[in-house]
Amino acid sequence: MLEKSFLNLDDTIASISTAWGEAGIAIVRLSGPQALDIAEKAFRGIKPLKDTPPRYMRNGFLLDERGAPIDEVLGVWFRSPKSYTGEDVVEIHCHGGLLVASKCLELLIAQGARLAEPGEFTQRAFLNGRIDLTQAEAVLGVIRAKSDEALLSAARTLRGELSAKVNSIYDSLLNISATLEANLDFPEEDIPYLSKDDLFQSLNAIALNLQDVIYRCKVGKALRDGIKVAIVGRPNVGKSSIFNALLEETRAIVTPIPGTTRDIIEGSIVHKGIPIIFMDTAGLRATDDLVETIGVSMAQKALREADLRLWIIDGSEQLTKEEIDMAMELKNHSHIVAINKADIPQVISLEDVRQMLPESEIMVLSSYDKEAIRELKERIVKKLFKDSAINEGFNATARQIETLKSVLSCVENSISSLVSGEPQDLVASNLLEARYHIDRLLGRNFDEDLIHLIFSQFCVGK
Ligand SMILES: Nc1nc2c(c(=O)[nH]1)N(C=O)[C@@H](CNc1ccc(C(=O)N[C@@H](CCC(=O)O)C(=O)O)cc1)CN2
Ligand SMILES: Nc1nc2c(ncn2[C@@H]2O[C@H](COP(=O)(O)OP(=O)(O)OP(=O)(O)O)[C@@H](O)[C@H]2O)c(=O)[nH]1
Ligand SMILES: [Mg+2]
Repeated sequence: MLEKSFLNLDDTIASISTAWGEAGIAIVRLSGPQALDIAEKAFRGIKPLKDTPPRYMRNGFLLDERGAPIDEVLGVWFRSPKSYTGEDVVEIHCHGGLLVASKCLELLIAQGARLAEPGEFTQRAFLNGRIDLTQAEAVLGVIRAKSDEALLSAARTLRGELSAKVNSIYDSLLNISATLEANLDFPEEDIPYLSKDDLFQSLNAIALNLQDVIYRCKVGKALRDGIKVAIVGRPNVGKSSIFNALLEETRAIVTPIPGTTRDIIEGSIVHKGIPIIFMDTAGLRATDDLVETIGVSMAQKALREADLRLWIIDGSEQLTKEEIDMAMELKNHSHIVAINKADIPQVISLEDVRQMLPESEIMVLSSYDKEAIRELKERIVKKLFKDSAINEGFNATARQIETLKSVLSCVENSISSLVSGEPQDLVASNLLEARYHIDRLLGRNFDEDLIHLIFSQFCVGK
């Protein structure tokens, strides 16, 4: 059964908000209507907290259930609504020992606080309207950021830049809808009239704006979760050698025997703030070997599911028929071609490959050439992101990107209804649906299960 108590804001919740382990300080936090009363029973300073101004650090002692002081601590309280959660909040900053922090929490629970669920403080900030859902999710982005760029993108979203963009799109949609409805309801009256051309211009501008936001969300997602690059090609062309060179360590076995790699081997690096997860795969060929056959089908799966494919061919040997088929398949997916083994006499040139794949990005290299490998990393990132974009990301999850795409498709549908001369109420109903998706994105309408799902990914105490 799903625990639904989390939507109840009457409880006062408590948890240790710092990491579990020995440290200089640990913070135990309380939020809710009883926060001050409960804390008062376990804290003794020169003055009680209630007689201490909010946000003022008061020195005192933590008292156990018998009134014996067990630690010297600092206590501070925040008066609702000026706090992280929007409720009364008390923080006790005790020494960062495992025992003392747990004791402090236990004492507060004994005095009537309830143990907070993961993410419940942030959830309350959301439920109390202090932050919207994109900001709440950005908190997790800040906590999990693994690079400066990822951190900046999460912080930008936490500050509300994505919310502001989306809210302004919402307002534009609402304005258009209002005028449309007025036109529909009172066609004869003297109300601001929206010509078909004006309408088309406005909707187009909104669609462009949305595309930009979606792109920036994708960048932010890549900054946080990384991009998957599958290294594929026929056996013995040097996939594992290039994989090792990209990672700058010997992770995969390299031998002159075709069919060396069977399992998928993953390894990641961070380039320009973007985590790149490389997947070395089994050489693609038809084989009777059972293990290799399984490896080949795993390689094909990786090829389909990756964000980018790195197709390796051996420049010192003729292309096989399978490779020519492969080239045709790659046309449908984003990819980079690397002609390997440039250090030995070549039988395939860049032009030969270009004839087959005129649109593709092609590089001639040797897995031993460090400079070329650096260039390859650069091209991988460039292939997926405009240079400027990396500094403009928004923290977003796959679900948020899907929601934004739904908004976009509603706007696009409204444009095509308009262009094909369908009745204006069709345009209006598409715009209404677009606004519905924005409401979901910002958490202005939500179901409890979704909220539970989102916040349960947070750490305890956040
Ligand atoms: N000790 C401590 N550090 C922390 C937090 C915390 O709760 N406690 N935070 C969270 O976990 C983050 C900071 N986030 C916060 C966001 C808003 C408010 C706040 O009180 N806002 C009020 C008052 C603003 C003012 O007057 O300065 C407001 O916006 O109304 C507090 C913390 C990170 N560091
Ligand atoms: N001359 C030369 N040989 C290379 C280069 N890169 C790899 N090789 C050699 O090519 C052979 C195959 O290399 P691997 O990296 O194991 O090839 P692979 O594509 O992973 O092969 P499978 O795992 O069997 O699919 C090895 O003998 C490597 O030393 C290169 O740039 N130049
Ligand atoms: Mg290999």
